[in-house]
Amino acid sequence: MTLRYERLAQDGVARRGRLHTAHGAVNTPAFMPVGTAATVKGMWPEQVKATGAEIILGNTYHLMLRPGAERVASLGGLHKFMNWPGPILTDSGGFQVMSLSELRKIDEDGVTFRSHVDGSKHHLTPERSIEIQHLLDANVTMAFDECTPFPAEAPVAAESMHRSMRWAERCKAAFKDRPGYGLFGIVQGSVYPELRRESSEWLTRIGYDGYAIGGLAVGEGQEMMFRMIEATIPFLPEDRPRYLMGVGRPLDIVGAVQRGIDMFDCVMPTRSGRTGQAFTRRGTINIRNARHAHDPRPIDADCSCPVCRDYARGYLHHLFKAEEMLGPMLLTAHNLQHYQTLMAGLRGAIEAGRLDAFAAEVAEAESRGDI
Ligand SMILES: O=c1[nH]cnc2cc3nc(NCc4cccs4)[nH]c3cc12
Ligand SMILES: [Zn+2]
Repeated sequence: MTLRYERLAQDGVARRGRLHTAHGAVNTPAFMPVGTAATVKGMWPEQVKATGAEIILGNTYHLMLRPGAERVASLGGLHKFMNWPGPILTDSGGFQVMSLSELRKIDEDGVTFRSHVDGSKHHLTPERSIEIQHLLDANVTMAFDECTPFPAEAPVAAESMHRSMRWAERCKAAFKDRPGYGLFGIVQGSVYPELRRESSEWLTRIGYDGYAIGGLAVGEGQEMMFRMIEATIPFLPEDRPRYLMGVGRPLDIVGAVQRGIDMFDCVMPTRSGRTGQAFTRRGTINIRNARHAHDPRPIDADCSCPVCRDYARGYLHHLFKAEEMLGPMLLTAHNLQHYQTLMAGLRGAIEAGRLDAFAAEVAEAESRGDI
């Protein structure tokens, strides 16, 4: 175990903890802003840090295609390259190959695909994915897996999960252990509790620094997602962090924390911010809507971010209508702060033993609407 995780408080199955990496500590439950091509789009690193984010996510698929893992390594690794001195988690590339590239082929050895950037041919294997993440100098390396397409019949889901588990063993063998660096396994099994249990026990036997729950947030819906988390958590080690990949909206995160999840990543706050969607305690608004054109109020009166301090909805509306680049920049900064404020609230609620009350307050505020 080279990535120390300490549990500081517990409220039911929910945990408040801290993950110690070579580039600093991560307070959990934590939300990781997505920094796909070595940038959190539209944000200077200092601004990302100012939102409260302590760890960001980088995408292996994008960086291996452009500028290339060896190039990032020659320029000092991802921390130096993008001027983010804090912890970095990189995903392993498999999910993005399947969702972004053309002409891809999966076999026991790995995936063959053509780049969506220039059509060049690539072959990604568990071993190469681990090597790329090492070249990037990721503090948390993700195992190379196959996110089982949804929906899938049980036999298909079992075959897919078994392949991911064989790949997980190859990743563990290829990973170079270093203090402050770690490897996370990824649980698969689609929407079948017995497959989720089999996958969790298989990964636990191999032993990882943390355990991600994959194969979810792929259209199964919130209720099924929560059921699969409940079917998985009991079979994962309690002394290691759990990471729910690709999640999610605020209420998804709250419910997942209540069920024992410690880490999250999602493009929602950044991608939707660029389209004009702003998160508030009372749900989301689209700033492009004409009703905001003359509104002098901030996005969210309860938000402490620089955007809500200094800018009116009417100004943000104008920026988006005029397609000014400052619009997406300001909304991204606000949305990331909104998510970090939620995470700080969850950590505090667990420490105070009032997580269920906090969850009810978040849900009630969101349902109130009228924003
Ligand atoms: O099993 C997985 N393995 C490795 N990466 C993932 C990323 C994931 N992201 C989502 N949902 C968020 C989405 C992002 C884009 C399309 S869906 N679900 C995910 C599942 C996996
Ligand atoms: Zn704000």
